[in-house]
Amino acid sequence: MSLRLRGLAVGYRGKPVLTGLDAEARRGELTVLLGPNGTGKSTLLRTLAGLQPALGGTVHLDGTDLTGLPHAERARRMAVVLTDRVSPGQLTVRELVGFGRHPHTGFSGALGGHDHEVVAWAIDAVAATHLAERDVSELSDGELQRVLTARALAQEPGLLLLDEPSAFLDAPSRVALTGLLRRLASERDLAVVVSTHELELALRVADAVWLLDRDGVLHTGPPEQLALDGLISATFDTDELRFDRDAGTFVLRSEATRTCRVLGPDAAVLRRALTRAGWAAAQDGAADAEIRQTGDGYLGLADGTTTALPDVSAVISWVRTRPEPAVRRADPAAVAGVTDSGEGRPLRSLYADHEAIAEAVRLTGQRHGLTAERAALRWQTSLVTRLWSIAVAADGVVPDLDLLHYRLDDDAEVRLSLPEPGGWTAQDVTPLLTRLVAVEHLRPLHAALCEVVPVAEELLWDNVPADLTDRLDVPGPERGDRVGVHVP
Ligand SMILES: Nc1ncnc2c1ncn2[C@@H]1O[C@H](COP(=O)(O)OP(=O)(O)OP(=O)(O)O)[C@@H](O)[C@H]1O
Repeated sequence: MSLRLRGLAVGYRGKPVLTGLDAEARRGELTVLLGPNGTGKSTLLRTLAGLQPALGGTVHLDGTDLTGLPHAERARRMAVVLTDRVSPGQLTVRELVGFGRHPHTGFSGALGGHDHEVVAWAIDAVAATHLAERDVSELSDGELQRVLTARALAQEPGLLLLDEPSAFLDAPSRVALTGLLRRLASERDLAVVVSTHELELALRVADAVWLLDRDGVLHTGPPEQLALDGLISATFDTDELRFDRDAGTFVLRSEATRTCRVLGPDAAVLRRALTRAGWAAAQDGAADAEIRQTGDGYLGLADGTTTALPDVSAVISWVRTRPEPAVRRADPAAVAGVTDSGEGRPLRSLYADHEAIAEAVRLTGQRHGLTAERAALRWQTSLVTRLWSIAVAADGVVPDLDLLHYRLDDDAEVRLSLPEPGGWTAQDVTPLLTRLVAVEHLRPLHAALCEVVPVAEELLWDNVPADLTDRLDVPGPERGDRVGVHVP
């Protein structure tokens, strides 16, 4: 059972606006009529409602040809709610909804017991019972829209047609009205056809879509099918907006030249801010920058530097002010895993923990029978060698050394881990490598060691693995100078 259009032509004074329309709207389903301005949605609905003659073709409701039906008979089978503002005069809501019973009340127009029950049901169905005795002229646009829908329901039609019913409603009322129509369709076994410009909402809730494209061709099907076929994009995309098929929403087009990877639960929301700021969201592979969500905010990673960003405003101004990066975020898949330990604290916090360092050195001395100075050198070698092996594990990629975590085991060995794989890539990673190792780690580590045990900093620098020392020496003449490391 359904509404069926075959070869329908609609228009004005013999001049067609749309021709050759074939479509079906099933009972129990919400069918949404979509199309750009001026394509003929109202003309089609008015023709289906019998308010203007069809120029050709047929319209059948449950097998009966509507075009041949007298007006009163048609009104018993279908109801229509148009956008035109009504001026109902001095009527209560109950009286206005009662008008919907007229196709059923015969000549007198007097409502019987059953009619009053239907009117009460219709008012209740649109959640307007509290408005029943109010003057219609005092209603808000949203309330009036619901009451007009109730009047249409009171007709007890098999087909309900609505032309842009949400045009005057705020966002929550639009959602509520659309939900109501969908529920009515399925609970009352109605065929509901509704035109709207609320594309995203319509595509979410419609059982079926009639889509009028810019050439006046009517496409029909489930919303997902039309989206997959590219018809939503083809009809509605503009220079500024495009339909994102996967998300089912319209998104701003951007002339993005840079890419940013966003990680964490807020990613989808933050990506919108990025698009607005002219960035494209990166999924896999290398990216120009990266934003990560942390327990208390975000981290911005760009150009070899990690910046704490406390809130979304900070993230937005950070992305807006990024210069062209020399160093890019590496493809996470290209970063060698670091899993000495499953958990731990940030490695950089170890350098402030003088007690832990003193204890580690003491244990190392005890285990190997060394003086405090030699124990400090041995412990340092072990840590720095591990750090360096992590740093150079993957060709052309430097892991996030500043985000390493550590655990200090009973044997005084520092076990390292990188909780989330990430790193940097560049044409030449050497400057970054030496900066991250020397500035982020060696310098604070050596300073801390000198504080807690009797060892000369010079000795510590001499004790750094040879291939790291070579890199530190290249290209500067003085070890560490090029990377801002003060060597005593
Ligand atoms: N009374 C009329 N006489 C002649 N042409 C009309 C009349 N009403 C509308 N049209 C024309 O018919 C075409 C379709 O108009 P219609 O109002 O059906 O489009 P629509 O898809 O409902 O537009 P919108 O989304 O802007 O409401 C338009 O070119 C319009 O100018």
